[in-house]
Amino acid sequence: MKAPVRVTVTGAAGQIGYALLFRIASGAMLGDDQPVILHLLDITPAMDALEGVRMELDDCAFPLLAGIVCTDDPNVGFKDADYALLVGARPRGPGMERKDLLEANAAIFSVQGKAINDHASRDIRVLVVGNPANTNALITQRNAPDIDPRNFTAMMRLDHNRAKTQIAQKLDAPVTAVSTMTVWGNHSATQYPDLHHSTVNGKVAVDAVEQQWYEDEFIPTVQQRGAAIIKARGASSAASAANAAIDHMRDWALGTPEGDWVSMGVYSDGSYGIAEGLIYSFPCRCSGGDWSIVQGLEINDFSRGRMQATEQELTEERDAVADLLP
Ligand SMILES: NC(=O)C1=CN([C@@H]2O[C@H](COP(=O)(O)OP(=O)(O)OC[C@H]3O[C@@H](n4cnc5c(N)ncnc54)[C@H](O)[C@@H]3O)[C@@H](O)[C@H]2O)C=CC1
Ligand SMILES: O=C([O-])CC(=O)C(=O)O
Repeated sequence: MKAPVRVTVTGAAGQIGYALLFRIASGAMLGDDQPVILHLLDITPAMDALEGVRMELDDCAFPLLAGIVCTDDPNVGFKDADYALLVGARPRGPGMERKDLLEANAAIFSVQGKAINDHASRDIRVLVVGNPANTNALITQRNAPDIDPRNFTAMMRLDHNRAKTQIAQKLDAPVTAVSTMTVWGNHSATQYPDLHHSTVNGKVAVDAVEQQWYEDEFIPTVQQRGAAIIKARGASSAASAANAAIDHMRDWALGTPEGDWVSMGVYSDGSYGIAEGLIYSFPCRCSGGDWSIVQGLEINDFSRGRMQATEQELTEERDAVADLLP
């Protein structure tokens, strides 16, 4: 049996937390040979609810769960953390865009970035889920200057999974027939789900559908899926978001399947002309606990325009939080 690793989850008393923790403790994220010590961080008024979550985790008698730390102190929450899932943040309600949360949530991530810098493992792998996820990941990264910027990522996997299901259902194919999906840019309504490089049963997806369906149905459906869930459920996606977080971390830690890739919000190195230093979603392959951006995809004018629009939004979000970026 491997030595236990420490996994910090913020917002652990919230709705995504409730759908996430039991799967991490079961081994779904890091494998069924990897014991975990959970560090559960939330705010002081949530400590009673968090204690209830701890009791339920205990009651599962998970063989891989080697310990639980519940705290409202980020310095304790991130102490020696090997993995962190930053979920704790306000969710949006009907009629809001995710960037409307920037003011309410940004400060959380500067505090947590500093705590990560001061207390976490130097190899910590961080996934930011709390919205607006890409810019919150940027704030976290910039407040943790002693840690490699490549260790900070934002969650685009829910968008990636949504795009896979939409094209699979359109072509009456199983999701397992869909490979090499790409969602570019920001986890927002400007994201660009791109069917030019994805295949369904080996056929290029964009060639298998009408251009009008691609532009007028597929792209907006994926872009607006979060809002559609809020309208239907009266609360934002939780179980699907938790599932995407598990998928993201598992692939990052254990590798993407041979011949496939995934969408991850990662530190831009200037690939595809995207401004360096933004946390932008690219197609990524993972191996040996590291990610790399898939290179050499041909980008046509249609795609280029959309990739630049979502980049532009990320630069505006970055500029809006300039005071939190050391
Ligand atoms: N990137 C993505 O694809 C997705 C992101 N989200 C975002 O995830 C976030 C969480 O969503 P839910 O779990 O539904 O919300 P929730 O309101 O149910 O839970 C949030 C939890 O975070 C806690 N929290 C607030 N400030 C904190 C702080 N400073 N430190 C630690 N914990 C803190 C709250 O007390 C609460 O327990 C929201 O911002 C939501 O918009 C949701 C779905 C998908
Ligand atoms: O839409 C929201 O506010 C929650 C979210 O990020 C998603 O479901 O993609």
